[in-house]
Amino acid sequence: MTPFLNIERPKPTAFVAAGQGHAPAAPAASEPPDVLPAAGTVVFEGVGKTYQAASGPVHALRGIDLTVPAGGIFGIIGRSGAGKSSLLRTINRLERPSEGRVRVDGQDVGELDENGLVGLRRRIGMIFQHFNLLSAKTVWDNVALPLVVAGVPKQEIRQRVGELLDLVGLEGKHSVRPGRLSGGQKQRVGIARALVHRPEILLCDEATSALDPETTQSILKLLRDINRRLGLTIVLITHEMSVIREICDQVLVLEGGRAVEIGPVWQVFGNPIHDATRALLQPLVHDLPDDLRGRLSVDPPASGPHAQVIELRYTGEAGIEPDLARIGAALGAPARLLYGGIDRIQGHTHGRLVIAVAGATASAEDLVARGIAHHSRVLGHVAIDD
Ligand SMILES: Nc1ncnc2c1ncn2[C@@H]1O[C@H](COP(=O)(O)OP(=O)(O)OP(=O)(O)O)[C@@H](O)[C@H]1O
Repeated sequence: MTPFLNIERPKPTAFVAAGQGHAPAAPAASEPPDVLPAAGTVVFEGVGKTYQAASGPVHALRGIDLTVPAGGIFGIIGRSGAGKSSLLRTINRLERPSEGRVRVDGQDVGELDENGLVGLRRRIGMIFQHFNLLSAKTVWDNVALPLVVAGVPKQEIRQRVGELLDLVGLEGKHSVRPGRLSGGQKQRVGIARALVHRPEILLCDEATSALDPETTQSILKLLRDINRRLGLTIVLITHEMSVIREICDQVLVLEGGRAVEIGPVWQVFGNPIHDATRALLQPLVHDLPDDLRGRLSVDPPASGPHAQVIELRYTGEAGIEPDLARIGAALGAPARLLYGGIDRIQGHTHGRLVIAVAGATASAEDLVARGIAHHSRVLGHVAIDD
């Protein structure tokens, strides 16, 4: 028997009508793309979602047009109520869009009949914040259950479940019930269960929000590992910016049901354009320390030695990185680092430096003009000792 983890995932069944084997599908209401996308590709086409609540219609999603590329880790962030869950749940049709369509590997999931939907949900695993495990069943039985329901032969179930429990690091916990597991171990069971049908997509709904920081790290590492080893697409929603920073390739920012910003994580985090993105990232930005702020004056002191305090920002674009020697040389005076924070995401350096320079012969703007920083501004002046 082919080992579960090495097996090639089935080719996407796009355009094959449910219940008709490999027979061509009936003409679709909308034309599918000419070229089959890679397995694990999700395309949102003008997706809108309106809920009919007691208080009136709630427009949860509006005009979402974007592609989740196959094989990457795609994060969705946004304030509470921005529409993250609604969008995620349209992928496996737990929610149906009110407008537009969602295509998985080219196939409009809205057109699937019941059998087609069962097939789709086997190709799309899902994990949840609160794990959703059956408390009366053992770890092994929780993971095996979807295979039993699908009528998979016993021998194959034994092999797949064993391999998956090894993969998620639960070798010694086969006969334990969820009540005796830690949160991280429960999520590992959830991950193993989500992978039993060899999905091409894994949806993660706040998968680490109930976990402590150390366990979160271990689950994120496992997700990254699974993404690389199995090549599946991961789509996750989270309110933790650190999760996005840690494992995502691309990030989408939702605000009021609209996609307001999307791009590689380094780009969106390094140079957030939309106010909603800036607000979400604000907790990662540290204000000037009080003592430094207290010493700053708008104008240079009337007498005595003083230094200009300059803030330099780096967005990660074009390989520009903080270089104190170049900064000092360009300003014509040594720069003293007062404060700052530099991060590196996906090989791009972003962050800010706050420096003090006495007797500069060039202006802060010159540093930008010379490609030494992406943005600069004078924060004020401080008196210094001789
Ligand atoms: N079944 C429903 N009926 C009515 N309104 C709903 C329903 N589900 C979601 N909503 C509303 O749709 C909007 C988007 O909700 P959604 O859960 O998608 O947002 P979210 O970004 O995931 O929020 P959170 O981070 O708080 O989970 C919210 O205003 C929410 O109250």
